[in-house]
Amino acid sequence: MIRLPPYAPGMRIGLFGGSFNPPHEGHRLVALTALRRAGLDALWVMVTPGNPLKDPAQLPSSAERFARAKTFFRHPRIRVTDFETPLRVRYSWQTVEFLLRRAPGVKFVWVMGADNLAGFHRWRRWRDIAKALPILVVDRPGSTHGAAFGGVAGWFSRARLPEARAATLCNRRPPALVLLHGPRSPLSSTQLRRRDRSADHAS
Ligand SMILES: Nc1ncnc2c1ncn2[C@@H]1O[C@H](COP(=O)(O)OP(=O)(O)OP(=O)(O)O)[C@@H](O)[C@H]1O
Ligand SMILES: O=C(O)c1ccc[n+]([C@@H]2O[C@H](COP(=O)([O-])O)[C@@H](O)[C@H]2O)c1
Repeated sequence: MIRLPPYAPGMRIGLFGGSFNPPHEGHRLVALTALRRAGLDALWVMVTPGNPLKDPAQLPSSAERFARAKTFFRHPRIRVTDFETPLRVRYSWQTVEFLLRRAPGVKFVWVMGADNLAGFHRWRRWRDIAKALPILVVDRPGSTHGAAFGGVAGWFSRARLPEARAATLCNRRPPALVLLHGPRSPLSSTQLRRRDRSADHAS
C-alpha cells in the first residue's frame, strides 16, 4: 500500500511536484503563494523519481532529495512525500490518475512554476492532466511570457481565470488555470549546484 500524507474528502490540496535538487527559496515562495492565494488546506511537495524530460545523470536518489526537502520545508501545512517512487511513476498523468482514484472527494490542484507551464505541451498526456484537475501557476523570472503566450496558452484560453479568482480554483471544473503574479524569486537549483561545485573546487 502506497503511503500518502493525511487527507480527507473536501480538503483543498496543492500538488507541487519537482526534482528539488536541491530545494531553495524559490520553491518555498511557490509553496507559500499557492497555499495563501488558492486558500489551500495543505500542499504536498512531491519529490519526483525523475523528470522524464531531464537527464537523470547526476540526479541524487529520491531518498536523498526527499530527506533534504523534508528538512527544508518546515511548515504546518506543507507535507513532503516521495510516494511517486514506490508507485513507479514516470509521468505526472499517472500520479494524477492514481490520486483521483485513491482520494475521491479531495479537491486537488496541480501547482507549478511558470517555466513548467511554458513547456507543458511536452508533458506526456498534458491535456488529460489539464482535464483532470485545476492548475495553479506561479510566475518565475524568464518565463512570464512563455507561460502566458507559449505552447499551451491557446488551448487554455477559455479555461484561464483572473488572478482575483484564485481562491475559487479548487472548486472549478477542469480545465481551469490561474497564472499568479507577485513577488518572484530568481533562484534555481542549477544555480545552487553550480555554486556548490565552485566552492568544492576552491577548497
Ligand atoms: N524561482 C522559482 N520561481 C517559480 N517557480 C519555481 C522556481 N524554482 C522552481 N520553481 C518551480 O518549482 C518546481 C520544481 O522545480 P525544480 O525542482 O526543477 O527546480 P529548478 O530550480 O527549476 O531546478 P533546475 O535548475 O535543476 O532545473 C517546478 O514547478 C518549477 O517551475
Ligand atoms: O509527465 C511528464 O511528462 C512530465 C514532464 C516534465 C516534468 N514533469 C513533472 O513536473 C514536475 C516538475 O519537474 P522539475 O524537474 O521541473 O522539478 C515533476 O513532478 C516532474 O515529474 C512531468
